[in-house]
Amino acid sequence: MPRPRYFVFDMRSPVRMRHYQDLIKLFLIAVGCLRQSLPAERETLGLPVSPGRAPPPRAGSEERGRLIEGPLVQLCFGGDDGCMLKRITCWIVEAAPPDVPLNDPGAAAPAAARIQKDYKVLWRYYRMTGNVSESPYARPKQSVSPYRTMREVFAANGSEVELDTGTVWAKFHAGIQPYQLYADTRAIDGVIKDLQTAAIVRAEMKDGGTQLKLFIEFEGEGRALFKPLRLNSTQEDNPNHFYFNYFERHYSEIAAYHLDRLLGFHRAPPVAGRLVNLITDIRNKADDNLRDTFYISPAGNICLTGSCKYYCDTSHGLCGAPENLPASFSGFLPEDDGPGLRMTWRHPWRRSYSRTKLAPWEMDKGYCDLIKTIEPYDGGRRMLDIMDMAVFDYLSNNLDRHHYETFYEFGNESSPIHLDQGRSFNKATTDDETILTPISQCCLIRRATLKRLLDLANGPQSISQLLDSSLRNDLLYPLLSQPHLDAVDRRLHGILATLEKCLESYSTNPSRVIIQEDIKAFQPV
Ligand SMILES: Nc1ncnc2c1ncn2[C@@H]1O[C@H](COP(=O)(O)OP(=O)(O)OP(=O)(O)O)[C@@H](O)[C@H]1O
Ligand SMILES: [Mn+2]
Repeated sequence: MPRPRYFVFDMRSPVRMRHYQDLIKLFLIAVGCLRQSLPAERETLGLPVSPGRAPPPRAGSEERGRLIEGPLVQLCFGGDDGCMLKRITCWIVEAAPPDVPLNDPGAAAPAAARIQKDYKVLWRYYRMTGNVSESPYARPKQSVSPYRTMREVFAANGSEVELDTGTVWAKFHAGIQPYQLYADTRAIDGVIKDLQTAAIVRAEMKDGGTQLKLFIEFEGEGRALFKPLRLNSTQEDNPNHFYFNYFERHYSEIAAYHLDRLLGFHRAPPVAGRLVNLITDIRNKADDNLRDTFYISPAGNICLTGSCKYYCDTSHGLCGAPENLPASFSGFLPEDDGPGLRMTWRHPWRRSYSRTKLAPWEMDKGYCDLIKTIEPYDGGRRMLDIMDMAVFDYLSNNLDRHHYETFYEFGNESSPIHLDQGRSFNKATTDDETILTPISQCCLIRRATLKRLLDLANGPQSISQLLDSSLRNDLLYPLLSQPHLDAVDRRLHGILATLEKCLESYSTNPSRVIIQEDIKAFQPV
């Protein structure tokens, strides 16, 4: 059977591309400007947005404003290279009252109005895609895993006994599903409690990776990956460091777990913060290799270096005050040497991890077309999960998504596990648009994800307020500084703006962008 084609156009062909652009250009100008003259109709198109909370100014929004000085039609027919941008503003301009100076970067009110209008446009597309049977993703699924939960995987492998102990850990592991690690947050509250309070009985250095992390065993069944405080959230990484030199941060792992949960992905394992006593919790439970790296600093504090590739020396010593050090504990997934075996995949949009080289996606605008021909990105859910991951990573400014893992037994119709967020929330003041490249190149988003983003953007509380409330449950609260929280609000608007651009490009076929999967949510186990 031939593979379905995703595009009717070959985006890499300059001749067809130009033709296509001209057609779209004319269409959008007509539509954009027509819509301007129909205020009553416009009013009925959008779903309600909450005016109570002003969205934050978005980087670059003032540029948009500047572009629409002068008669719109003239600008769009100007034929210059900037016409594309100007055309996009056709969609935005109607939200701005004519007497408000759009080119004033300090004007918060018009910026808010513009952004709220963005949502209205998105909402309209969202409502138009109620039936997306023509979508390439609507074809019958291949390689569907027969398992609904990890319990069934274990049972099929004759190992159910491991999951029948009734502990919080067994419940967590048994309830893991192909698309999420937990269906109901209550299923992991017990695990969080254990991570916060259970006695540590063993600590050793974990192999692999670049920076120090410890493998921790708790009394009972629990196991966790420990990342220590290196920097707190007010300390930015050295601007001369590349992303691959950034310090792993304990609070980043914790905040990213809460963010993943808030977004409704449920693909990050539970992570909790905890103040450890370096002597009683770690050194006294350490193997020889780890114990040998402990020392007392000149200031009289208990420190360790550990041994690893980056930052495991006395100039980067991990020191308690005098013995206590905050750290993150990521609750372990089932053992990966049995039914919990995981596959590791190279992320298609991974960075080059080089000072000089560009990654393929940075050189080829049609890179997504190529990826769409490769399994498992050629159908099914994986590509949409990559878009979800871009949403998650952009909000948290995580540039370090080099690989991802899935459970082998769940097959390709399963979601990536959001593991390793240690380098997220590294900078509060900058947003890295390149993290959104999967979305901007592919112009794809899962409908449920878009709905969640819109709900968060329009809801009575901002995403940052919700994230902050969620983080209050952590023993180390507060974890994120206000600029980091503000950045999440700002970035949410950045994602919606990127999606709106996509929708403009596919304005005649929004269901090419917003993909509805007909997957029934599993019941909590
Ligand atoms: N909660 C968890 N349960 C099971 N395994 C885990 C968990 N967290 C991390 N791991 C495993 O440990 C590995 C290393 O963890 P992590 O990626 O966070 O460390 P890292 O030092 O940042 O690695 P790298 O330097 O390669 O990015 C992961 O790839 C994963 O296989
Ligand atoms: Mn890492």
